[in-house]
Amino acid sequence: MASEQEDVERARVLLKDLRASIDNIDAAIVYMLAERFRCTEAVSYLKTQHNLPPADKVREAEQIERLRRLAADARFNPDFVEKFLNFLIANVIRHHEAVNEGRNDVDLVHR
Ligand SMILES: C=C(O[C@@H]1C=C(C(=O)O)C=C[C@H]1O)C(=O)O
Repeated sequence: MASEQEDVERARVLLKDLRASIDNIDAAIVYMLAERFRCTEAVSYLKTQHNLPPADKVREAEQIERLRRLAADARFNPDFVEKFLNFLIANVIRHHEAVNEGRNDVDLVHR
């Protein structure tokens, strides 16, 4: 039978391993968010140049529906995904509006 001390040692090894994966995943999230905002911030300038409205509710609804489906597929909570997407979209719209008003104070990406 494993001693209490051996159990704790095994848990420490497992924790270290899990944290190494968490570190890799967090790095991927940062790079992916940077790329998403690089695209959406370019969309801001495109929309301003062509007088298009900042928000596109049809596109947003399609995105939410699609990502909720993907979440369910991944056995992940669709409500969490919807909230997270809405957080991203709110920041994108804020940026679209700022560009419309000629401001660059809410830029998240350095050019
Ligand atoms: C980026 C866009 O602008 C807004 C932001 C969206 C998003 O972050 O996914 C989706 C629709 C728009 O309300 C777009 O129209 O594609």
